[in-house]
Amino acid sequence: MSNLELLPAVDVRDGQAVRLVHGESGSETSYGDPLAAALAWQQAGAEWLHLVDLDAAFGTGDNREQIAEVVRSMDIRVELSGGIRDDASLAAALATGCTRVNLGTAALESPQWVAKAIAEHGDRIAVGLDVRGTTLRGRGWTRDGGDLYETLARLDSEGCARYVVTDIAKDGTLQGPNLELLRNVCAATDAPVVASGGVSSLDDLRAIAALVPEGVEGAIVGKALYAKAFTLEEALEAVSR
Ligand SMILES: O=C(O)c1ccccc1NCC(=O)[C@H](O)[C@H](O)COP(=O)(O)O
Repeated sequence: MSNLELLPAVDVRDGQAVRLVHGESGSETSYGDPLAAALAWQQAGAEWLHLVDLDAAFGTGDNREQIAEVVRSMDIRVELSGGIRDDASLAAALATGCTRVNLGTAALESPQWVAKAIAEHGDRIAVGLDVRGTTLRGRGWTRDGGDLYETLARLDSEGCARYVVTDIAKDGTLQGPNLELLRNVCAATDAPVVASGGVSSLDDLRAIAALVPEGVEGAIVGKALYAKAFTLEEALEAVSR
């Protein structure tokens, strides 16, 4: 039993569930109603949902009402991401009833505010470490934001409970996860790590599950599920061995 948590992803842009390639704005493939997608993952046995407001992440508006409705409609745990950068957006995100939020840009641009959020909300705050090589990217992954390992050390010293690690070069490409990056991040922190980006097959999930003893706690799966590379039921079965 690997105990790897699986988090099917619903990324919302302009009211639609979409997949991006390398997280790039304009590379969207649309997959319809976000609530229908979320309910389908829940129905298939998901215990978590990874829900992203891409417009809020890119600064092109937000899907706040729709996202709140999705969280309200779920009986499972929700990790909420995208554009959570100040007191108002954090309060709104937490008030949806989600289990935890993912801070990305704020961890790069507003370190003191993030330290305060971690101190106040503990386990309900995760930090998204979205990297190209070992350089972090913020503002919807469009701007450089410092060195991965320096930032990780700072956040660890502030008691960050968990990291969501994405290799942007892999995200949405179905090219497999960056296992070396995951291993390196796990070696640099005692906090649990959620892997994100690039999962293409059940073997990829088994390879991530093999990193549970090193500190990987979960895996986000987006494109592979929407492209029907495997079903969520098959994925849950594959990581439960
Ligand atoms: O999470 C964000 O804030 C974000 C910001 C800008 C672009 C993309 C963003 N997230 C994308 C995801 O979290 C994906 O859903 C996830 O990495 C799954 O990737 P994949 O399995 O490769 O489709």
